[in-house]
Formats: sequence, C-alpha cells, structure tokens
Amino acid sequence: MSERSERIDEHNEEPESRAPFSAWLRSQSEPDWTAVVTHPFAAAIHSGTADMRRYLEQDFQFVDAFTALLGAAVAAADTFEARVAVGRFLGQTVADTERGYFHRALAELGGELTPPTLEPVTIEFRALMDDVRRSQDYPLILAVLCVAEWTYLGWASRTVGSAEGFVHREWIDLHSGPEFEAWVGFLRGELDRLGPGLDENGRARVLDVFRRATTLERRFFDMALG
Ligand SMILES: Cc1ncc(C[n+]2csc(CCO)c2C)c(N)n1
Repeated sequence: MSERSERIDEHNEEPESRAPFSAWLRSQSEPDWTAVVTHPFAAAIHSGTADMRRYLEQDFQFVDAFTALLGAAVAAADTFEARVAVGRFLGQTVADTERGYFHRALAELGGELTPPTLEPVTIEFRALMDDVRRSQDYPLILAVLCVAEWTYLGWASRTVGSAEGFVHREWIDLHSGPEFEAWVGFLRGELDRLGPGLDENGRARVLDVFRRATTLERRFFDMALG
C-alpha cells in the first residue's frame, strides 16, 4: 500500500477493510511513529556520531524482556507455522545478537551488561512487555513485537549517513536488509490475519498497546539523546 492511501485513512476511527490492520494501527499511532523513524538519535547512529554507551546498556535490559515476550508468542500463537517462525527468530536473536553484538559493543564502549540504574523509560517498557507477556493474548503480544521491530526497520532502512565503526554500522545492519524485512512482514501479516476477527473492544485493546509501545520507542530515543 502506498504512503498516500494510508494517510487517507489516518483519521478514521474504524479500520477500513481495504487497509490492512497493521497499516491502520501505524496510522493511528502518529505523530509518534514518524517521530521515532526520523528521530535525531537514529540519525546520529547513521552518521556514526551517536553516543551508544548508555543507550545500549539500557537497550540490553529491554532485549531481555523482549526475548521473554518472544517465548510467550511461541506459547500463545494459534498456528504451528507461527510458533516455528517466532521460535526460529528467537534462537537467532539470542545466539547472534545478544551474545554477539551487545557483548562486543559494550566491551568496546566500556559499558555494563548490567547497569546499576534503569532509566524510567526502560522500566516502563519492561512493565508493558511483562504485562502483555502475562496476558498470553497473542494479538497484544504481536502489537508490542511489531512496534519494536517495525519502527527499527523504519529508521534503519533510511539511507542517510555512512557510519563506519562496527558499533553503529552493525546496529543499523541488524535492523535492515531482506531477512529483517521478512520478519517484520511476518509480524504485520499476523496482525493483518487476526485483526478482522477481533471485535471492536479487541481492536481497541490492540491499538492501545500499539500506541503505548510507539510512545515508549520515542521516549527511549529521547532518553538516549540525553
Ligand atoms: C527500544 C528498542 N526497541 C526496539 C528494538 C528492536 N529490537 C529489540 S529486540 C530485537 C531483536 C534483535 O535484538 C530487536 C530488533 C530495540 N533493540 N530496542
């Protein structure tokens, strides 16, 4: 769907049948969505000038709760195919990203894997993920996963700047490219598949979680900017 036709639906209260549920959720989460994908901290990652130490220290605490949420998605999904897709991503994430990138990057920056204090936004984000995880409600779990991954695909896919050091470069590469696009496509596809079967209350609950997660993404980048 083009950006233009999504924008036409922006102020609708009900999802249009021609607009996929995920596109509707995103359009209803403006202006925060655009603020995240065009955020100055994201631009600073692209240019290689972002101070990554505090950001990655806090983000590692985020990623742990996110990994637990992926486990909840495996348990709560309504199809075998979805369990396998999420489980495969979980295995790769924990093996490649957590063990690899975070350890190397924080060692390079002199950061801690377990920082002494958590920022308020980190605590709030973890609380949202923990609440949704405990709900075992697959569409709500998908809403948080989809925001975290789709916003990151959004900023990382913007071709601005030319970061050279591995800390900036790999963080961009981890969140862009065909494999990550396919993963985001899967999460969106799940929301698009399940959205039409939800009643009005169900859609409103998914939108509420989607919006809260988007606002927290914006505040997470604000925190990183200092
Ligand atoms: C605040 C915040 N939001 C989203 C992501 C993106 N993300 C979270 S876990 C994960 C899987 C691979 O690490 C990805 C891509 C992030 N890192 N930090």
